[in-house]
Amino acid sequence: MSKKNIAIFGSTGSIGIQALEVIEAHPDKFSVEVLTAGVNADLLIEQALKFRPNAVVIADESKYESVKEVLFDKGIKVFAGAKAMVEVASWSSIDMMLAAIMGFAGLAPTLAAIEQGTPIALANKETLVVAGDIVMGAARKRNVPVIPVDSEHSAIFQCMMGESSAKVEKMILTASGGPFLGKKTNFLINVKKDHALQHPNWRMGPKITIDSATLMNKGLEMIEARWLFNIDPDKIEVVIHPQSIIHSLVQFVDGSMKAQMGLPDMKLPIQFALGYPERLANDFPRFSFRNYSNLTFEQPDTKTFRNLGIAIEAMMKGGNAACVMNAANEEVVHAFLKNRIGFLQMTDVIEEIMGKVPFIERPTLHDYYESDLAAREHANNMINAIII
Ligand SMILES: NC(=O)C1=CN([C@@H]2O[C@H](COP(=O)(O)OP(=O)(O)OC[C@H]3O[C@@H](n4cnc5c(N)ncnc54)[C@H](OP(=O)(O)O)[C@@H]3O)[C@@H](O)[C@H]2O)C=CC1
Ligand SMILES: CC(=O)[C@@H](O)[C@H](O)COP(=O)(O)O
Ligand SMILES: [Mn+2]
Repeated sequence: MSKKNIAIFGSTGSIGIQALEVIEAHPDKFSVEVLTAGVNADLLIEQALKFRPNAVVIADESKYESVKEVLFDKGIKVFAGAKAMVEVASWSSIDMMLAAIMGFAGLAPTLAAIEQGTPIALANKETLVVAGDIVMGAARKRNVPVIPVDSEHSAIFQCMMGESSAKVEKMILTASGGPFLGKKTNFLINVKKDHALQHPNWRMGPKITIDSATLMNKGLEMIEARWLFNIDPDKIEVVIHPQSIIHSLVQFVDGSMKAQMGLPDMKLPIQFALGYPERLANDFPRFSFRNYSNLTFEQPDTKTFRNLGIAIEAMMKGGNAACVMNAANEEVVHAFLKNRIGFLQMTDVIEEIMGKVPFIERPTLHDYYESDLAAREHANNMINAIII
């Protein structure tokens, strides 16, 4: 494999930081072309001084001068703002983009990179939840590889190597169940953010950690799988597997099943995606059956964790439904993290918003942007009216 010049969009987040660890461990395989952050100028500067990218971009324009002051002398180009993020994403000097921005904000740069023909290592699942038809359509049209980083999708991608999608009976996504597995509504009503942020198996950014606790994450992942693997929604299932050792499975038409497993460590799927098609060696801790005598499985409780049901409905409905759901979810999670609404109120707001934004069966990219905006506005009106 010749050396790949990587752009990490969202380098200051949980995925971005771990990706830089992977890159640091393979200096012969990877170099860094671009790093980007939302607001965290200090960490962006620290990363840039260490990895010496060609350019950095910070979304928050008020941080531009402070970043430029340090990096300009070092020959590192500095840009700021959402528009610059998209422009830099289109650079032909990038061999692969790691899409690791959180949320809807990741859509535009990822789409720009695809339009340019740049292979994508995709962590930012919201991109496919919002506009999976357009994003994967663009990737297919230009023959651009989209290699999943999300652990379940990386597992399915690996199970599908050497297989034909025509021979798939179902894809089964595993879910840990989050910190509240087995809990009922009377418990969840009093749940606070600090508890919800304690994921049993994975250390991740705050938004996805809350999504895991509400099971919205698994709903988003079903929709992500639907587009990524171009599979009929009826063929996607979820099973609760609290140990997060089996990362997902594929069942084929002969009843045979393939599973991909390993310790829960995101550096594995990150390295797999960045290195693809080469499988690189590493010295990460190995799984041992001696430490796991029980791998267990159960059905998700969609009566208590209603977000999963809402997401399945949105996936089945199609059109702009998942885009609306995603926008409402991003707003309620943000509000929950600010202690402005309760745990179960997140679901109440999402459910209400699903009926508030007009349904569009075949949305354009512009329609997705408008639907996102409208859903956020409705969600914030509802959130502002809630007193906890
Ligand atoms: N963390 C994990 O283990 C996993 C994450 N994912 C997915 O990967 C994505 C990233 O997750 P994670 O790393 O946990 O998230 P984090 O919140 O830890 O990091 C998000 C990154 O995006 C940047 N960012 C946030 N908002 C904007 C914006 N408006 N414009 C530009 N940049 C922005 C942040 O910058 P700043 O730091 O400056 O705020 C940060 O670099 C999500 O879509 C998530 O669902 C999928 C599987 C596992
Ligand atoms: C690491 C990863 O891929 C996360 O999306 C993880 O799957 C979250 O855990 P849950 O299974 O609890 O949603
Ligand atoms: Mn996942």
